[in-house]
Amino acid sequence: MTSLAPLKLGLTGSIGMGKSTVAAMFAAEGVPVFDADAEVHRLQGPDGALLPAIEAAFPGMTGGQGVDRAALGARVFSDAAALEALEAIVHPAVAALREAFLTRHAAAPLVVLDIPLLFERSGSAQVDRVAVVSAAPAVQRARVLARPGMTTEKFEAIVGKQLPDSEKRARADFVIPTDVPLETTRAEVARVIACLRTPIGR
Ligand SMILES: CC(C)(COP(=O)(O)OP(=O)(O)OC[C@H]1O[C@@H](n2cnc3c(N)ncnc32)[C@H](O)[C@@H]1O)[C@@H](O)C(=O)NCCC(=O)NCCS
Ligand SMILES: Nc1ncnc2c1ncn2[C@@H]1O[C@H](COP(=O)(O)OP(=O)(O)OP(=O)(O)O)[C@@H](O)[C@H]1O
Repeated sequence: MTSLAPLKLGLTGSIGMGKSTVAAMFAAEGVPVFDADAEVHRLQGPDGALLPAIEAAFPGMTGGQGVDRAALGARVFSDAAALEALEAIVHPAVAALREAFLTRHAAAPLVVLDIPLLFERSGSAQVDRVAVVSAAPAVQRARVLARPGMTTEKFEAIVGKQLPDSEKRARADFVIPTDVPLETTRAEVARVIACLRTPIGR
C-alpha cells in the first residue's frame, strides 16, 4: 500500500500578524508544526551551530548568549547585502532541519510549516496549501511597537522587506484572522484542519 506523504500546510504572515500564536493552535490540535523562527533562534542561541559562521561574517555580533539579535538586526535590516549574507548562512541550515522534520513526520496526514518568508523566498512551491495569518495594519503596528527594543524605523524596515499583507492574502488558500478574539481564530484553525483532513480538501 503506498503511504500518502503528509499534506504540507505552509503557515505565513508578516511581522506581528500572529504566526507563532496560530502555530501553537495547530499544535494544540495535534498537528506537527515546524517553526522556522524557533529553529533560527536555536541555531543563533548559546552554543548555536551557526555562531562560528555568523561571527566570521559579522565580527563582534556573537557572544556567550549567542547572537546579539538587536545589534545584528540593526546591522542587516538597513543593509540588503548584509541581510543576504546572513540569509545565505541561516536559510540552508533551516532547510536541512525542515527536511529532517518532514522525514520524522512522514506518516502524519497533515503537518504545518511555519515559515515567515514563505512567499518572499518562493517556499510556497514546497508546500501543498498556504494559510496566511492576517490582521488590520493598525493592529499589527500596535503589537510590534509594543515589543521591547522595537522602533518605528526597525518596524518599517522589516515590513518593507516583506511582501504586502494584501498580496499574501490574495495568494493564500486560507486567511486566518488574528484581529479577532482568540476563540474565533482557534475556530478558524479547526475549520482549516477539518477541510484539509477530508479527501476533497486534499
Ligand atoms: C537579524 C536577526 C538576528 C534579528 O533578530 P530579532 O530577534 O531582532 O528579530 P526576529 O528574528 O524576531 O525578526 C523580526 C521580524 O523580522 C522578520 N525577519 C527576520 N528575518 C528577515 C528577513 N531576512 N527578511 C525579512 N524579514 C525578516 C521576522 O519574520 C520577524 O517578523 C534575525 O531576524 C535573523 O537572523 N534574520 C535572518 C534569518 C531569517 O531570514 N529569518 C526569518 C525566516 S526563517
Ligand atoms: N486572535 C488572535 N490570534 C493570534 N494572535 C493574537 C490574537 N489576538 C491577539 N493576539 C496577539 O497577537 C500577538 C501575535 O504575536 P505573534 O508572536 O504570534 O506574531 P508573529 O507573526 O509570530 O510575530 P513575528 O513575525 O514577529 O514572529 C500575540 O501577542 C498574540 O497574543
